[in-house]
Formats: sequence, C-alpha cells, structure tokens
Amino acid sequence: MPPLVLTMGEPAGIGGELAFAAWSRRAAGVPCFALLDDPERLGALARSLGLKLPIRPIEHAADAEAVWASALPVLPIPLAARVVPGKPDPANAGAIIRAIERAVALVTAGEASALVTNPIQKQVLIEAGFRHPGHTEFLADLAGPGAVPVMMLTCPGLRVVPITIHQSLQSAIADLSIDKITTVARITAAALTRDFGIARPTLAVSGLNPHAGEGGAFGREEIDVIAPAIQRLCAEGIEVEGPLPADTMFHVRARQTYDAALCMYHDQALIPIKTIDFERGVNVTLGLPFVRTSPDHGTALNLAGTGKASPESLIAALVTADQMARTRAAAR
Ligand SMILES: NC(=O)C1=CN([C@@H]2O[C@H](COP(=O)(O)OP(=O)(O)OC[C@H]3O[C@@H](n4cnc5c(N)ncnc54)[C@H](O)[C@@H]3O)[C@@H](O)[C@H]2O)C=CC1
Ligand SMILES: NCC(=O)COP(=O)(O)O
Repeated sequence: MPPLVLTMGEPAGIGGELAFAAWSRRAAGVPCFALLDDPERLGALARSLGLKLPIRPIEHAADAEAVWASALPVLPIPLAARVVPGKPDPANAGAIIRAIERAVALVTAGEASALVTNPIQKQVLIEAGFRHPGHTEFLADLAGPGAVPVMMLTCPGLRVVPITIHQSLQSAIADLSIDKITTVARITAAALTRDFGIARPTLAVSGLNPHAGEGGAFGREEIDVIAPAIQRLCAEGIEVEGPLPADTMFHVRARQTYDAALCMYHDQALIPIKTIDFERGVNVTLGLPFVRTSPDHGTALNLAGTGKASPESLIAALVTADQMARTRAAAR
C-alpha cells in the first residue's frame, strides 16, 4: 500500500505537534504517512517543544516507507512567513492550500492511499481569498464534476451526518429539500456498506423542529420535506426511520438502533458526537473518489506550541483512513 498523506493545516495551530505525536506512536500501529509541510518550521517547532525528533525531507510519497522507522517523512511545502504558534498569518494561506492540492493530486495518482487533513483556520483562509467554506467543499471541487461531498463524523458507537454543512442556520433551513436529503442518505448508505462493511445499514433521520414538528404545530418541514424524503428512500429499499425528535435520538439505547444519524444542520449532528467522544471523533468525507479523513477538532490556537493538545483524534483519523483505503483496495 502507498503511504497516507497528511496536510499541514493551519501551521499556527496544533497540526504540527499532533503529527509529531502520531509519528512517535508508530510502533503502536500508527500507519505510515508523508507530511506535507515546511521542514524548517517543523524543525523549529520540535526544538521549541524540546523534542529530538528527526525530520527527513523526501522527494516522492513512495520514499516515506523507507524513512518511516527512523524519521518523520516530509514532502516540503515552503511557507511564506515565519510561524508564530497561535497567531495565523494570511501570508501562509497559499502554502496551506497548496498542501491540500498536492495531497489530492497524490491520492488521485495512486501515489498515496488516502488523504488526512490537519485543521485549517477557515476564517483566515477565507479572508485571504479562499472560496470554499471548508475542506469538504474544496475537496469536492478538486475531485471534479459529479463529486457530491457528504460529511460524516464517526466515533465508537455513533456516526452522524449533517445534511447541510457550512452555512448559516437560516440558509440551511431554506436549502432543505427532498432531493438533498435523499441524495445524502443514498451516499451515506452506500459508503456504510462499501467502506464500513455494514451490509444493510439503518439510517435514523432527525426532524428539524422541536419534537419533530409536533404534527405541524411547531413547523411543517417534517411533513412537507423530511417525511416524503424518508418515504422515497424506503421505497428504494434503504432502511430509514424518522423524522425523529433530535433531542431524544442520541441517548445510549437510541444510539444502538441505527448505523448513522442524518441531521438537518451542522450543530444538530456535531454537538452529540463532540460531547460523547471529542477525543476519538473522526471526520470522514463520503462521496469523493478518494478516501479523506480528519480529526474532529479544529486548530486549537489556544494550545498551539504547548505540546498539550491530544493527538488521539488525529491518530484515529489516520487509522480510519488506512482501514478504509485497505477495504477499498481489497474490493478492487
Ligand atoms: N477540519 C477542519 O479544518 C476544522 C477546522 N476548524 C477550525 O478551527 C478553528 C477553531 O475552531 P474552534 O471552534 O475553536 O474549535 P477547536 O476544536 O479548535 O477548539 C475547541 C476547544 O477544544 C480544544 N481542543 C481542540 N482540539 C484539541 C485537542 N486535540 N486536544 C485538546 N483540546 C483540544 C481547544 O483548546 C478549545 O478549547 C476555526 O477556524 C474552525 O473553522 C474546526 C473544525 C474542523
Ligand atoms: N466542524 C467540522 C468541520 O468544520 C469540518 O470542516 P472541513 O473538514 O470541511 O474543513
């Protein structure tokens, strides 16, 4: 298998030190990855953390495997400005974006088995002219026409999928449609079978309004949009239940009745998973022609450069990406 590729993310965030921690756990089974980052800034970061961590620039992703046992393999992406932990600099936006583009090129060419992204500081990139609200949408754009990105977060015992992603709550509600819900549900069901080995997945679909609308008394989206989408999916043979009240579909016993919860907007899906298991949450983008995962957390600027951030979610993202890539390779 080719190595994974890991992007730098926001260099003023915690991504670099998490990559160090992940590489340090290689003997415990963290899969081999090539880090797309600036070797000089990584060296400075390691020194400031008091780490004697060998960093080895490599020319090709394929060189990572030979280097892995003795040094952290880095595909160099030079940064424009010196990095100050906790203080993102828009001058580095170009390099952050180039790292993502190079990673997609490598995974598309088969030189990397899957793509794992470190978190970006979205506002800094957007202010620097980045046209996408997040990786999910950018990766779909890079993947080309036909890619419909679906965000799924997973931790032991729970998977959640927001139907609408990075947009205002007002526009998310306006954008809900039967077609959107059915498209996301079909992609989710197919991915649960292909990538997670669930032969006949059960999807639980949330309502939008309190008490799933209380029969129309608290809103009509359940009646006009969500229930018809569920009927269409059931007619296609997909196991779907709902619309369920969002406040009661995440307790322990409820979580055991479905394989993924489809929610109407970002926070409805992400609050339960980040509350239940922030440390082991993994963000997976479905609907792309390649495997992409990331940790569930963001840049944590308040922890950057301290060495105190937990690497567990990044390690879970690396392990999940490796497992998904192996499952797909075995099915070919
Ligand atoms: N995939 C991505 O690129 C993502 C990027 N972000 C971006 O991250 C930036 C900051 O977002 P926030 O909402 O502040 O979320 P955040 O996840 O960066 O931080 C929230 C809280 O969790 C803590 N935290 C985060 N990761 C941690 C770790 N590994 N170990 C220990 N504590 C940790 C932070 O210190 C902070 O107190 C935003 O620009 C956001 O857009 C957020 C989520 C995903
Ligand atoms: N909160 C999850 C999130 O924002 C993930 O964003 P991205 O993976 O699309 O960058």
